[in-house]
Amino acid sequence: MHTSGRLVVLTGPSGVGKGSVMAKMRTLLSSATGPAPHDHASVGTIGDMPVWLSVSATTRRPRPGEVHGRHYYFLSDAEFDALVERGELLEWAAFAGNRYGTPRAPVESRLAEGGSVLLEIELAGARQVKAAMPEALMVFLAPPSRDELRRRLIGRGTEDDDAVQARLAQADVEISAADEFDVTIVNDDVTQAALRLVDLIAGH
Ligand SMILES: Nc1nc2c(ncn2[C@@H]2O[C@H](COP(=O)(O)OP(=O)(O)O)[C@@H](O)[C@H]2O)c(=O)[nH]1
Ligand SMILES: Nc1ncnc2c1ncn2[C@@H]1O[C@H](COP(=O)(O)OP(=O)(O)O)[C@@H](O)[C@H]1O
Repeated sequence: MHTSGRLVVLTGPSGVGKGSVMAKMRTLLSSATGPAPHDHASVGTIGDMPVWLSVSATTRRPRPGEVHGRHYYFLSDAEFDALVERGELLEWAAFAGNRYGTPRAPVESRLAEGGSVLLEIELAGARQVKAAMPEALMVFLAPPSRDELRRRLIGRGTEDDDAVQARLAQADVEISAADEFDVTIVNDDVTQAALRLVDLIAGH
């Protein structure tokens, strides 16, 4: 059994299905052991190893249904500045007009306890993590095609046209950087992609 956890970075263009794969992983990993512990960032367990999903800070406004402290910590610009100045972010980056960053302390303490931690972050942040923690496993989630990515992004219906365009432009940049990652998973089927990710975290 794998007893010591690892840091896993999951990057992929907006709309590829990162959130959907995370949600599926949560179902797969908590069904084996009953409901996940009452903690917003718990994904479940693999054997006896807890798996955590880092909750990022962002200056983006919440979408309907998004909950502060669960999906993101939704911060003002000044609050985000303060985190940056105090060195409390492991990495941060601007994306499509907003800033996003990973609070450092929870990641460090959960890794120290032997858990695995997943960061679902964009390319610039992924590069910062790789530089700071070269042992991190870098995973790229790729769409079956650019057309399918566009369909998913528009189909989700959460962004206006300008935001969709900004995300698609950034998608091209991210997809061309896929070979910087240790593994690429093509998100054809959400369950298959989630199972592959579980295998990777388990060290297979
Ligand atoms: N660098 C960095 N990127 C993040 C972080 N949290 C989220 N992101 C990325 O920011 C981008 C935009 O996220 P979001 O606004 O939720 O849009 P969505 O990916 O289209 O659902 C995505 O690529 C996320 O992976 C973070 O803490 N740091
Ligand atoms: N494998 C898949 N096949 C078809 N549709 C998918 C798949 N994965 C995700 N989707 C859909 O694509 C849209 C974007 O997925 P989402 O998880 O929000 O992406 P991301 O978190 O990467 O921005 C959602 O409407 C979701 O239901």
